[in-house]
Amino acid sequence: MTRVLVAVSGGIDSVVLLDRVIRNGMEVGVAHVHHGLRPESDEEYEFVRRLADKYDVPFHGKRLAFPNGGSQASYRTARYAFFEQVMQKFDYTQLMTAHHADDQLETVLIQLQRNVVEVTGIPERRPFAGGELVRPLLSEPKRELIAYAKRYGLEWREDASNATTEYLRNQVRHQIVPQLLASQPNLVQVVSETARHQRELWRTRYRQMENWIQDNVRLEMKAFHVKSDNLMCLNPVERYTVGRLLSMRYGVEVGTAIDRLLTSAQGSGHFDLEGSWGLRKQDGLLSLQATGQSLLAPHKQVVTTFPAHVVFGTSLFSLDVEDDTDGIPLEAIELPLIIRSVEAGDAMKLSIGTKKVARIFIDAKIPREKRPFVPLIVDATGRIIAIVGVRVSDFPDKSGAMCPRLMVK
Ligand SMILES: Nc1ncnc2c1ncn2[C@@H]1O[C@H](COP(=O)(O)OP(=O)(O)OP(=O)(O)O)[C@@H](O)[C@H]1O
Repeated sequence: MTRVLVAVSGGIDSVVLLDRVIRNGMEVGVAHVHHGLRPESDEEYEFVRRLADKYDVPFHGKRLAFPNGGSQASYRTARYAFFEQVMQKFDYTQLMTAHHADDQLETVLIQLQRNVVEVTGIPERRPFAGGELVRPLLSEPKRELIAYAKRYGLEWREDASNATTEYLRNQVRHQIVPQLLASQPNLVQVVSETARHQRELWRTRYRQMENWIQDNVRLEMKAFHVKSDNLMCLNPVERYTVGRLLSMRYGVEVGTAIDRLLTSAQGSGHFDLEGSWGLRKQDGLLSLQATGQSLLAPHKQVVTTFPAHVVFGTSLFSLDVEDDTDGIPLEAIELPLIIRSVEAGDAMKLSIGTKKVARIFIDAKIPREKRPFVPLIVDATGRIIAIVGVRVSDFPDKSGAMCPRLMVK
């Protein structure tokens, strides 16, 4: 059952919203925050409380007080914190706010002015307090809300948001928007539609890029590895989207670093990111890593079925079982197989005895920095079966008889 908490400031927008949802027969409560910033705040508080009484719905009010006078942002944060508390305490599933199409136009203009990449305006819904924050009036121009209020004889208070102290929004609202509307009266609807399309477009892009990440990026606890030429196949918008998804996943702002590294002609490079993170391009691989540490090795993988196509760092190989006279006899190994990097103390059984993997690397002249990226195939008993592309363990079976064998290609 949907239980809606309507955020009512007392302005015309939220008064219309409240009336609308109550007429729609929804289960409703009213939340109002007394900012104490203006002399009228007391009267507004009383007005909203009486409004809730009139509709016979619960009222949740809160008086905010910042002793040293809070910023616009601190009032906003406190307001949403209160809405969250009320939702959780009284089991509301949706918070509704009365943002409308004129707010949307202002937001889009502000995003353009701030050079934001995703010019998508205000979203109509987003997860909030274990439920959702919904803005049902987002595609309705303010004049339609005024017409509604007059039609139903609603009463309201002058909207505090009209006197916003945010410099840029004030400028957009009082100077830029009136000028734009003078030459294109239906701009509010047009931009609201465009923003809606942009939101859909970006949603689709993020979905597509999630799939791309699953196929191309090795993810670890706190790192990702991706072949840089795979990334180069994407267009700049797709690369930006991958960067945003990774930023969200790891809580590290990757920003434009991916693009800058990939578009540089140099084969290797490094960018310091916020905190102690860095983005590195090296050996055709792009990696996110804690700065000061060596390139992180690709993560372990488990192979249980064949054929298996394995992407390990920059290596691509497949494992298959075939009836053959060559290859590793399947009966001599225990499944599943683990594909991993070299670890301290690793040794491999050879016909001449056991040999350290580190020694095998040295003999094969594999450079130190490349060693963590060479895949080792280890069976369930811990035996190292193969160092892919370097060496295969020797097994007692020398019969050369036809039997199921593991082939590494
Ligand atoms: N004091 C308040 N008490 C309850 N709800 C409020 C209050 N102020 C604003 N709201 C809700 O938020 C909506 C948007 O208001 P306003 O445009 O003033 O906020 P904003 O700070 O610009 O936007 P945002 O909430 O996205 O930051 C209102 O229509 C109303 O639903």
